[in-house]
Amino acid sequence: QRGSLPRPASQFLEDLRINRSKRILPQWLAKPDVINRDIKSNLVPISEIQGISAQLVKKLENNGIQHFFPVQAEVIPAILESAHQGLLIGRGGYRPRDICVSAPTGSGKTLAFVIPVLQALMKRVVCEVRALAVLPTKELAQQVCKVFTTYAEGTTLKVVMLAGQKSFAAEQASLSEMRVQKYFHCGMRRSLADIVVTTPGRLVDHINKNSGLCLDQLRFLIIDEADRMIDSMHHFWLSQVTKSVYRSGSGPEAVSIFKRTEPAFVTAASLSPPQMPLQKLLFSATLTQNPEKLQQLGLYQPRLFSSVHSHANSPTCSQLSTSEPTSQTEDRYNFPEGLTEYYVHCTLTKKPLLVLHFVLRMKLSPILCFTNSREAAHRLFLLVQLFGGVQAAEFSSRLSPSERKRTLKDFEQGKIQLLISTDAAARGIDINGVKCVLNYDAPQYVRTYIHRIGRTARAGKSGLAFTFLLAVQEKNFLKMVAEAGSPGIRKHIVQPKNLRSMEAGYEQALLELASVIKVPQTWEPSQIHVCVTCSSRQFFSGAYLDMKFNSAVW
Ligand SMILES: Nc1ncnc2c1ncn2[C@@H]1O[C@H](COP(=O)(O)OP(=O)(O)OP(=O)(O)O)[C@@H](O)[C@H]1O
Repeated sequence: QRGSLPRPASQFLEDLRINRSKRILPQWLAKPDVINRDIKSNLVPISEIQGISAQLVKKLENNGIQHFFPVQAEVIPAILESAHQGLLIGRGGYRPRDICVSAPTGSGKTLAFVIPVLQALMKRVVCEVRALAVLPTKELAQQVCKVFTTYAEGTTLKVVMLAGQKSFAAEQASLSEMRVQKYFHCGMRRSLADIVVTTPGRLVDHINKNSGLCLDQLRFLIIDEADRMIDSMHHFWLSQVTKSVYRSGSGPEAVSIFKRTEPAFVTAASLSPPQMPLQKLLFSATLTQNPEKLQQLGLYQPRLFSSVHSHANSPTCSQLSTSEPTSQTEDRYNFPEGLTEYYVHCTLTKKPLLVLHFVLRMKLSPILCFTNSREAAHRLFLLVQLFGGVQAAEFSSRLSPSERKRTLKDFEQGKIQLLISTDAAARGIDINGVKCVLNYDAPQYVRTYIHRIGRTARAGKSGLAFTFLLAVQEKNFLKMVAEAGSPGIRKHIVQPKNLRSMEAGYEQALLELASVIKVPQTWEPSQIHVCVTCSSRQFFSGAYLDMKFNSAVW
């Protein structure tokens, strides 16, 4: 104001703090349909869910499924209801709402979309691609394709995977074939796929190279691990899919019942004639609540199904200063009910010894152990092998896809006690019977943490997760986990005396490793320790190996 003195900077900042805007969520995000996190006490007998054919019920029973998990009991009826009037229009002529599902890792999200999609497509007459499931990695596409194939067996529905497992030409041949029309002397394309399971890169390849993937009749677009698909640069694939689906809206068939236009406001004109809808189904254990991010997916009147958050503070969390403002913008997530989280205070050089302790002393195998780089995974694997007495394997992009597949199978069959992995196995991978997850390197992002620890305590079972924390990491990590809605992470203390008997063997293994990975002979044992336990990529990129090691840097 004219004439008044300028406000001091501190006063200005104080005003800003007071006036900080609060996040207000749209109704659909703020008031979701609640899914119970506790699987075991909320099982729903299969027979209680209406609209599932006897054939699918039998398949479920043959696969040992007598009850639906809470997420399935909520989401299956909702999807079935949206296809209640057939595939061409939604209930009452309205376009069905898109569905977002945010439920903990291992809560059974896959069957929550596989069953209703199969059920809705079962009565189709002509084979056309009507469901497209997009997953971030080849391994996840394989896993979901397997579930679709299992339950589609015995129906006329055909499931095809496009994830680069076969050559492009072979994938193309599995999508469609040309049929010669005898009387018209011409060829007609015939689809060989009802359900396509794919990864973003391969999908775009098929769309761009016009390989015979026709999305004109697409009814369900399933986006699994949806948060990752939004975050990564991959989402350019979505505009390509949308373009392929709605391209018929501009052609001469635009007046037909098959006319498709992108959803906008509902008006009398938009409902006439009724359109074949495209319904998006999003699934994730860490779905963002950020409306701007979700907006990128062009959702139509979305409906959210989400688990209840537990906000109870653990003893550790309560140690954090309560005066610190909690983040207004961070998302809170769901943690599996049967999971117990611990952190272990450690030093860099003790980390490999702790891993050996968890396998050999605490006998928690099968253990899935995560590092932050493939170099770190490889070094730790070599070290454990040199130490001996542990059946270990590594899992990272160092391995070919077929090696990775075999490794996961061996791990699942109990042939491997300790699987040392990068984040390649952090998301979505369903490995039966993992008792314990070790975060050898603390993850940088809370979502990575949730997905990693979610490889145990799946399907209502219990599981343990331990995160190794250096002193400098402790405060920030615990704050991050508490803010994400963890029900509580406890401190686990490993007494030094419990490690002592393994120390001599460990030192010996370290020396042997130094010769395997060719560290300079002038290095001290402590330097080798750090070199083996540190996760820095550059450190092992060769250039550093020739340099004189400067311990002060580390
Ligand atoms: N109703 C059920 N009864 C028994 N087991 C089930 C049932 N539903 C799913 N499962 C099993 O639970 C495990 C976890 O399911 P799924 O992989 O679908 O979890 P998810 O929620 O997708 O996990 P993530 O978020 O980690 O991908 C699988 O092994 C699956 O076979």
